[in-house]
Amino acid sequence: MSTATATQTPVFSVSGLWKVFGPKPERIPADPELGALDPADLRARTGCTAAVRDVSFDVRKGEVFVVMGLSGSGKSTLVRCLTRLIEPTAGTIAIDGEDVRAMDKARLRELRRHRAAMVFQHFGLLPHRSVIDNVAYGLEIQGIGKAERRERAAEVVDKVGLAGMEHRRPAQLSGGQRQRVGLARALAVDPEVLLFDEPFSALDPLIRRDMQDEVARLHREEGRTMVFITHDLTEALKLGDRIALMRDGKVVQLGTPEEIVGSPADDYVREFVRDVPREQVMTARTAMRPAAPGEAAEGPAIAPEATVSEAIEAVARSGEPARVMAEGKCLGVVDHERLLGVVAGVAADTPAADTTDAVVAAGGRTAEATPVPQPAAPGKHRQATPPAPRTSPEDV
Ligand SMILES: Nc1ncnc2c1ncn2[C@@H]1O[C@H](COP(=O)(O)OP(=O)(O)OP(=O)(O)O)[C@@H](O)[C@H]1O
Repeated sequence: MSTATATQTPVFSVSGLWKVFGPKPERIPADPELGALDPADLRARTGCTAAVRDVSFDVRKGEVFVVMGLSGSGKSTLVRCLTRLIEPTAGTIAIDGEDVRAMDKARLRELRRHRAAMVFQHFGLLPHRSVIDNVAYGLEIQGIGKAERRERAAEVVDKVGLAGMEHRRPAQLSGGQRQRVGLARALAVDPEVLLFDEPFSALDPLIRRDMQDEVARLHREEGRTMVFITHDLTEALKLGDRIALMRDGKVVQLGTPEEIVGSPADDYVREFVRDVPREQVMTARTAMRPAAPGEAAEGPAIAPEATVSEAIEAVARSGEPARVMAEGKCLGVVDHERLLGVVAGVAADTPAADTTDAVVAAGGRTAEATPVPQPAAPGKHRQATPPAPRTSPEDV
């Protein structure tokens, strides 16, 4: 997903957020000993479930921020806390610097209606209304006149690919089309942030892919900030500029898809991403090594954001290392050893001249391999040891 529109400016700022369900929930975040208990012990000792445990992050303007994790890891609770659809137990939440926990009812309503609209898994459409009236509904609540809301609704109906279906009822639509109506309804109010709660999990795989492409396209075209909940890793990697991976209420890693796949923070994350085709996520910027004398002047040129898969194609076609170019400058080169190393999960950080020897000497694997040097990325976690190779060299 393109980060071209993302900035460092936070829209949401979350710090030390807790949501505990059960009796006297405030005592859990207030007591470090209780707060440190694992979920089973906490339940046994207190009868409480900590659905969100001491979570801190920013959602940056223009990014797609994905909250991913298995069922029960706390994704929905976390995202519902952002607009206080669920009341947090402790911590701070701000939107554009404004304290969400201090908002009164009217301000909260305005937050949910205008600033952070939610697209739900069960679309919540009004069955007796046409597509266009369902889409216009949010505008109606805002008190916008009929002519204007019809006009704005028609624009977004068109934008989500439903032109020609304006007058159908929800029952006359497929699941994917209904989800588009739900999306159009959220878009119609032109919110600063769109919050998606597993919007596509009920759709069949092909329609789901269509809808993912739709969201990616909308994001590309509009650069709207999005928070997207999913339990599907492929969806997270496809859509996310950054991903917060949750387990038992905690964020175990927050990073770009490439950081999560290339530098898993712990064994849990490593296991989670084990089967990801690394060549489709990792980029030339990560795979490159410094150019040896003379290399910067020749060979095919690729962008730093090119995937390793694309780089492999360039190297295979030309038979020589590819130059990683940005603004006319050669940042480094990728050769077949580097690229194979990424695919195998054994990328080395040895300097240009030693790289080939190191990889070849180890039969395609560098036993003491460490991650390749990368430009500093905010919030990046480095792995202590590299992930186990996904395939043997013979398989590659
Ligand atoms: N109202 C509630 N009362 C008690 N426990 C709750 C409540 N809502 C959620 N939980 C618990 O909080 C934890 C996190 O739930 P949550 O729904 O946020 O997870 P999730 O990651 O969104 O799961 P899913 O993918 O299945 O929707 C779970 O253990 C759940 O059982």
